[in-house]
Amino acid sequence: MDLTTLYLIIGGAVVVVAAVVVGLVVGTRRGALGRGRRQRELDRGGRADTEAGDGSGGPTGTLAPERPAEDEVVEAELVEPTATLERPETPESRLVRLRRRLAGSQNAFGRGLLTLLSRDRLDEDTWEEFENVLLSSDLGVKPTMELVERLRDRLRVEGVADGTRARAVLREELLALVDPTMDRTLAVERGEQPAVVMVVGVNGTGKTTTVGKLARVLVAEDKDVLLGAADTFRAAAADQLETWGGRVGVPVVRGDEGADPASVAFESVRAGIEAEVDVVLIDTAGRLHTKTGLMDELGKVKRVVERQAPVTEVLLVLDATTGQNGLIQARIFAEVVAITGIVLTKLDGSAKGGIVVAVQRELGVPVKLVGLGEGVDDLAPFDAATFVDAVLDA
Ligand SMILES: Nc1nc2c(ncn2[C@@H]2O[C@H](COP(=O)(O)OP(=O)(O)OP(=O)(O)O)[C@@H](O)[C@H]2O)c(=O)[nH]1
Repeated sequence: MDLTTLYLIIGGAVVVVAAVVVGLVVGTRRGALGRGRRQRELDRGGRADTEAGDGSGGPTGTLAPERPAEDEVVEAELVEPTATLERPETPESRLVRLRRRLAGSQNAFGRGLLTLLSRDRLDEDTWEEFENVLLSSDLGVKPTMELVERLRDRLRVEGVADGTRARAVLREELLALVDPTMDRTLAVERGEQPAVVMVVGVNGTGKTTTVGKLARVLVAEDKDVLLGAADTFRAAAADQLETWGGRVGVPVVRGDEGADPASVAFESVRAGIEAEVDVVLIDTAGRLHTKTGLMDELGKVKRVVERQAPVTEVLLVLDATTGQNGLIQARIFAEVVAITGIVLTKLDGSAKGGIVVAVQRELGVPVKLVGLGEGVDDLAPFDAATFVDAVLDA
């Protein structure tokens, strides 16, 4: 054997060994995520061997065909939860508790309306007072006028109401305004690929908290979830999301502070596809709705994500205590991304439940979730009848 042949053999052996080592490292990384899912299936008494879909135990999702060319590609980091420390409250018991809290915060509004309607004489002054109570609840001028007109007509035709009758008529009319026919289901069902939910909104409205709480809701429904920390402006936001990931027992993909949010969102969805999770929840950076550049960037995040999987839900988080300002935010966000649902946070600290109607009218999309406190399980699906009953539960 001459020297050249010997070098060729040694070189070939080095390449083979390197390929095996790289394969093992990648396999271990993917395996770590997959094991989290299998372990949860086992914890729930499910069969781990059926989860791969094709029966092979391997991933069936399509890997990204391309990377985001228009972006600076960052190496996003996948943070696995170390342990599931808490088990989320079940949807049933959460709802009971939240109903009570909602009733507490909206009582003044409902009681005011009922007291006025139950007066012996419903004169012009009383109707004016009635309008003022509605307007101060952030219902908005047009819905207020509509409601007053409907009530005046009905009470004229059906006679002045006693307490019970007034409550029934008011309930019907408020319910019609809140619109029980709107479809409020969250689009979080996995298709060929994971469902992708983007959470957007102005700083401090409660986006990160909502992503964490929603992850808990989904985990309680036995879904596999992955969180993407595309809020790269504040390192603390990614830390906050990582803490939620640890609590709920779901992995988090995060980038460095200042990294391109679109790249982190892209990497999150890619990791979600690889791990075959059901839902990828993407937390985006809070931005001033007045800053055009930042708003444009939000559109880019969505476009880049959609190269791999459709965004099934874009949730706009609005702080219920900000009134008209919230409506202005809603309008501007809706110009940049197609909003599919609204999350109204901090309804616990506000007696202004009318904002539900106002914002739905503004955007033509339903309120899907409401935040009713800072606690980990203080997020509830919005239900029109429950809401109206809570308002009138005086
Ligand atoms: N009372 C109450 N507080 C809430 C609710 N949702 C969120 N918060 C609080 O609002 C504050 C802001 O929440 P974050 O989730 O950090 O808000 P964010 O929109 O992600 O903020 P940025 O990261 O700055 O964009 C926190 O103190 C939350 O605990 C709610 O439904 N009720």
